[in-house]
Amino acid sequence: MFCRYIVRVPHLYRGLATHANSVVAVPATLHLKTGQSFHGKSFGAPKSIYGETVFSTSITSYTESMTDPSYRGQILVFTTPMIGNYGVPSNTAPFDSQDVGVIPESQNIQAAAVVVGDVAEKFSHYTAVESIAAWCKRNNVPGITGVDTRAITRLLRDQGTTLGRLAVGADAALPAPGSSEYWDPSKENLVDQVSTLTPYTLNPRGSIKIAVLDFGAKANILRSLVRRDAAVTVFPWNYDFNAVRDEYDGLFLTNGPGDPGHCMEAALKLRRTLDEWNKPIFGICMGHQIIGMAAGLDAYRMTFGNRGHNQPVLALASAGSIKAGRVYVTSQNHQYALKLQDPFPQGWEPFFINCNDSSIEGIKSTTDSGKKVWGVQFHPESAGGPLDTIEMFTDFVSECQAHKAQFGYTTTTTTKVKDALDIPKVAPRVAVAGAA
Ligand SMILES: NC(=O)CC[C@H](N)C(=O)O
Repeated sequence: MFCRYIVRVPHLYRGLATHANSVVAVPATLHLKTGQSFHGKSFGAPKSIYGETVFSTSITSYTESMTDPSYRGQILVFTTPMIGNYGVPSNTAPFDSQDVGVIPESQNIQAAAVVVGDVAEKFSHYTAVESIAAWCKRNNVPGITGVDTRAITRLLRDQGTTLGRLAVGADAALPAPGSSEYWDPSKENLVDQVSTLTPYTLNPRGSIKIAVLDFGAKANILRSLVRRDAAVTVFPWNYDFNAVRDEYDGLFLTNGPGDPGHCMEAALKLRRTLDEWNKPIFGICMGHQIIGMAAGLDAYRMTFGNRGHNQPVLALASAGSIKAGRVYVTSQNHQYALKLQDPFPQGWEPFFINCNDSSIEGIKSTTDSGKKVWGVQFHPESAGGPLDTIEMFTDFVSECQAHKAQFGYTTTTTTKVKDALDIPKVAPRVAVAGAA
């Protein structure tokens, strides 16, 4: 009777099967460059890796976090004690040019490694096809479980994001590496590793045309534009949008991993766009930092950044669906931020600040500047996070539509972009960097 039941409920059956197949524990050790070591058990790929150790306070959506290209090169510590109980869904959605072809945020796991208090061997969800351990193994990403993630988080909060090494198997018993051996992902241009190589278009028959500069786009950002009937053309991060800008109704700059200082080239190109082009521009996270740098603000590295789905931000100005004086709960993943300066560059004003640490959470062009430009440090598209600010996408698309209705196109240039159907991916192109 019970057997018949589990055969009819495949996700339950899979969970039980995973549990039954549990293997003998392989040791793993997380070393921090600052000298602390944490011993636990390995799950996922049996390999050792270097990375930057960060913590996230998200309670749900480990699949979305782990596939977020902005986590590239990072050893991701979950503060939520139990991770994996709802398993992992299949990652391919039907690719029909109306959607981006993946269910999580990109095709593969982007984090270098994951650190969990208690990884769930049993999982249950109607969309689950495998356990987090099996998924990590298939993606060649190591994990450690059975460590005190609260102690690790308190250390990272006090000393800041710290370089680390996850040592697995025989490596776990070796002494910690010397401090010069740690690999520092922030020294690399990680954006260049995750951005698309060639332009492609989604929803080519959409009612307005939006160009996207891809610094490591999360799938749900592109989906949020397509679902509002935009034709979306995605360009490599360092593409000179000025060469094709007359063909578009709006420009969008995505999230992306690492130090925005590596993308100064994009900020300089954008400065020209801001000087010479008056259509709406919207940027998220890395995109917001690029807009800020183009406007003349500096970016700095925060102590431990903001990562999680419970970051409160206060709106300082009203625009579209956003009302000054309201607090919105947001999803975030960043280590860098724009510096608050007084006065702000002419034509710009702060849009949001973080209620916990007063860091800048958004900037916008002033009403009298004649421009419609916004950047937000948080993620309004929030797959896996709160939907408080999702209507910012509607605001942006509506502004593009209004601009098109008023001014139409002034096409003076042409470009050939590949149709989306030829490029079924929003994908990273190389294996996770920093593998030992
Ligand atoms: N999610 C992002 O776009 C992150 C932006 C930038 N890489 C940072 O860490 O601050």
